[in-house]
Amino acid sequence: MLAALAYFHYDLLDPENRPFNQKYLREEYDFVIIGGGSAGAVLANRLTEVEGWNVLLLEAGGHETDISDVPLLSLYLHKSKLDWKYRTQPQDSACQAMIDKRCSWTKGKVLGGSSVLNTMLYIRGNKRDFDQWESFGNPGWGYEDVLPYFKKSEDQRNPYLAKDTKYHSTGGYLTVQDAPYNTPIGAAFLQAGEEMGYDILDINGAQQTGYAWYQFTMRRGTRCSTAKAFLRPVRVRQNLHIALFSHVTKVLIDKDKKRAYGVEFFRDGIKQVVYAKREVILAAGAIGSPQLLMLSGIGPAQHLEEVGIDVVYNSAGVGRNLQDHIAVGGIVFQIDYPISIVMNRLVNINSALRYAVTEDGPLTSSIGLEVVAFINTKYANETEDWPDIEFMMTSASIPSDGGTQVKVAHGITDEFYEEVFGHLTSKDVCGIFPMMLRPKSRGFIKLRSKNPLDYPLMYHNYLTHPDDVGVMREGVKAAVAVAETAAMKRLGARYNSKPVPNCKHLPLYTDEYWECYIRQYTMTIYHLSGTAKMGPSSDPMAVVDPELRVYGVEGLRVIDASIMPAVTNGNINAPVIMIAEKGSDLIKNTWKPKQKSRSRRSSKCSKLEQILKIERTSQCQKER
Ligand SMILES: Cc1cc2nc3c(=O)[nH]c(=O)nc-3n(C[C@H](O)[C@H](O)[C@H](O)COP(=O)(O)OP(=O)(O)OC[C@H]3O[C@@H](n4cnc5c(N)ncnc54)[C@H](O)[C@@H]3O)c2cc1C
Repeated sequence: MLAALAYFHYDLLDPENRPFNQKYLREEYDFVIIGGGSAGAVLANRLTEVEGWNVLLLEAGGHETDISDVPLLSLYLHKSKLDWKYRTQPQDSACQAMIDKRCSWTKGKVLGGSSVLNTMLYIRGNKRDFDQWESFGNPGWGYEDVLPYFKKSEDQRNPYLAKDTKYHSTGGYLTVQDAPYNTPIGAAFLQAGEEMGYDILDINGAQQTGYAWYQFTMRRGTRCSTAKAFLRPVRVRQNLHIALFSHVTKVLIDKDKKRAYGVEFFRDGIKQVVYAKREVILAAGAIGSPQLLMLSGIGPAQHLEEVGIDVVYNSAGVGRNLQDHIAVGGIVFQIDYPISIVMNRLVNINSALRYAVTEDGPLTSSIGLEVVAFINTKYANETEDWPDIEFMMTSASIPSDGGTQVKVAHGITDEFYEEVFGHLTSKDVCGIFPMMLRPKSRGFIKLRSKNPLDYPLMYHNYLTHPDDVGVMREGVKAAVAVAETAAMKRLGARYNSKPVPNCKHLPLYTDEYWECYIRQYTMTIYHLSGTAKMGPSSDPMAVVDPELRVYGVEGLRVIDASIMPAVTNGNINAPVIMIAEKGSDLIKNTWKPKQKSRSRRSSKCSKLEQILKIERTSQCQKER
């Protein structure tokens, strides 16, 4: 019978199939999660491990696509229907080479959120980041506390790294693997690192400073978004409802009791309301979560009054403390050999077949990202192993796609592109994006109006703190110097020294030139965070407490990138997943005494899951 079932309902049995979009919703759930992104998908999985808890996940976007699965094509997703297509307000301090001087803040509007559009780099950050969070007055968030949550998600596919059980684990929902495809340029970058005296190491292990091959949240060469990792395996859980194309407009709060009791949202053009018995959880990301808090009356009172919103709780920090990682775009090196990722050479029927049949080849390259380096500029304390620059080292760069996708994704003007990169279009190049790790500048968002469908006003404030200018300038100089190593010279690497418009009046390679340059091609790495920061009650700017409960209103938490008090030292997807893993346990600890849990190691899979073997096999087998 099972064989027949499998045959006729393969889509139901396939644990890698997409989750169901629930048509009819209940009136009330135990928990309502807003946003099915990196954090929301984890929360939905973990909370429905508890038998008897009903969970609704509301997501404004729809499903992933075949294109979003292909690592090499991720730039096609920017400005597509999977992207919110946010743009910052024009400011003089950065993004001067972009159309209207506005930076493009790509953000996922799809189940899986930004983990469907990102470049899948798996970086946990530095031990000191989390110890610092704890030192700000957040007990339970030190490195030793959060390491188990990184490991809980992880399914490490590199057998050598997996052996290091202090830092890695296997069997988690999130597949982490090495790139199936690298070019000889990656090896040259590593040799350059060695030549300059850096260690080659596991940058997610004991030491961060050094060089390494990147690892990716990929599964068999395709994207492993959080929707794929955390939602698909549990798609038949009876206590999980996922509602797609559901745009939340407000959290309903009882003003007298100061308690969240439901959520208002638009679905198919119809306004609907759903109630939450226990908690509403905001996981709408660093723009969506503070926006919804403000629309619901939680935020800086004066600002809410300005836009005509009833103040429920005056929380000065909502939308403030905005942090992002920026890099400098356009640090391109021409090389002499046809070994780089040139799109019109490598995207063809052969590479498509190789991708489909052997799960490797150029299409599995995450837009050429191969090697990572964590280095110190003169502003960092070298003895600390808390580097201040990350090099993202690539076997492709802006002109490698014929001047089509990167230019559009970053919003670079045609004139800037033509003048600086036009002569390199579709030529063999490689690149380094030096990314500043601990910015001191802080941006903010505020509401444009009380219309929930209006995008908020976003102010990046990049490079407004003088220390950031120094670190960024030194980072660019260090990146350009990499091309001078013997390892890179063997490839004929030479920096594209075409001066950029607006900085031509300054002598090339001087500090003044670089300080001008970094304000032109300022490149967001899309690590928006900090806009509903976690902190002790004594901190007037803290929006949530160390258990991620919103100050001033009961039954409401924020669990996503917004809660970071300070952005972590690296790419932030893995830390966001960790936050959601830990956040799920905080919720369970609040309510669990009254509930039976079916958490992975301790209890039973549901009957349906067992029959259909839809849960990850290891899990169900272990439990039977
Ligand atoms: C282009 C790009 C490349 C990146 N590359 C990397 C990388 O290589 N490595 C890395 O570590 N990090 C990377 N990041 C960053 C990382 O992916 C994000 O920081 C992380 O995904 C944020 O998780 P989140 O849960 O906070 O928000 P998201 O994943 O953005 O999830 C928020 C979800 O909430 C939904 N939502 C928002 N508002 C509403 C509403 N009103 N109603 C209903 N739903 C709503 C959104 O549609 C979205 O699905 C990248 C990000 C981008 C955009």
